[in-house]
Amino acid sequence: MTAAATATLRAAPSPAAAAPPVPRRRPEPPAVHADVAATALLQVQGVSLEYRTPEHVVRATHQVSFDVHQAERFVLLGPSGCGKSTLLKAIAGFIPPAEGQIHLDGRRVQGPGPDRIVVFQEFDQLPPWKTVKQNVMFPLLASRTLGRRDAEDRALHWLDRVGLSRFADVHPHQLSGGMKQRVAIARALAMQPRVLLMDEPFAALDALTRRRMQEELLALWEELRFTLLFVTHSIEEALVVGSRIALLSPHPGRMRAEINSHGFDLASQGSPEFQATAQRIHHLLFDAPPHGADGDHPQ
Ligand SMILES: Nc1ncnc2c1ncn2[C@@H]1O[C@H](COP(=O)(O)OP(=O)(O)OP(=O)(O)O)[C@@H](O)[C@H]1O
Repeated sequence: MTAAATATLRAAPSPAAAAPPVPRRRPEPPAVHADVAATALLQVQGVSLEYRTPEHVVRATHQVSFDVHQAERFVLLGPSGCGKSTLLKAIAGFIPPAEGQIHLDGRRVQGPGPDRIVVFQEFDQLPPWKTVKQNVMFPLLASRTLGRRDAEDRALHWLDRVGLSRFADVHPHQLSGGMKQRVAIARALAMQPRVLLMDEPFAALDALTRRRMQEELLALWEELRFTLLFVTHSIEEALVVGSRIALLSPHPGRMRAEINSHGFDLASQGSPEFQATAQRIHHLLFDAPPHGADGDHPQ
């Protein structure tokens, strides 16, 4: 049976039933105790998110639910405007749900915290007046996670991990776009968050750099097994980066399906299985009948 034939498409998330019988191309996360595995690290339950303007209420997502388990690479995939970034911001604690709840480690998310760090798409997310090292140290100091000496040690450690030791004392404008993103990733991982949130982090990079960054992210994950929540509107990127993908319908975003994708990596991109699964996702995203709900309504 091909990987495409076994890639699981289903409407209701159920991690226990998530593993399709495809040959593993990447080793899976180490086995965890059943009690730990049973409780999701991150639980998003019936979450509707809205923006209120003086004239309108814009519903960005409608009753979205999913679970993310420890060491998963979970991808939110959907067309532009389906509410992916808004969901990520709600998980980060920047936007309170209009309906539903978000729990991390069993505790309700009620605001931002150092257990959730976001890497954005923008290259200007690094304050330009700080050196690379100071940028990585900044959240460690601001959150009082570490004192200055330990923060510096940790920053240098993480810059080494992303291959930027030599650039510790330069300023962001002296780096390429891909290097800036590596600094942002080092800064995020240095905080040792429970979940790393990435909002289209490679979308502004050229194709080659984007591919290299995907490779580097996966290599870091192989080594560290952090939990990743990754937003993209690229089907190919979702299949390469994710071990599980949540498909969101167009505006307002609703859960359309969940897909297991841990059988794929960068090397499988040209394969018939990869192409067939990408095609299937495309049909699910764009050919399904509209649900009839208008996302915006007058105040
Ligand atoms: N600050 C805001 N005020 C009002 N509406 C907003 C605001 N931010 C986003 N929206 C609306 O909420 C919906 C979801 O936006 P969001 O940015 O989360 O989508 P997305 O899936 O991340 O899109 P993209 O892939 O283009 O980034 C869209 O209809 C958008 O217009």
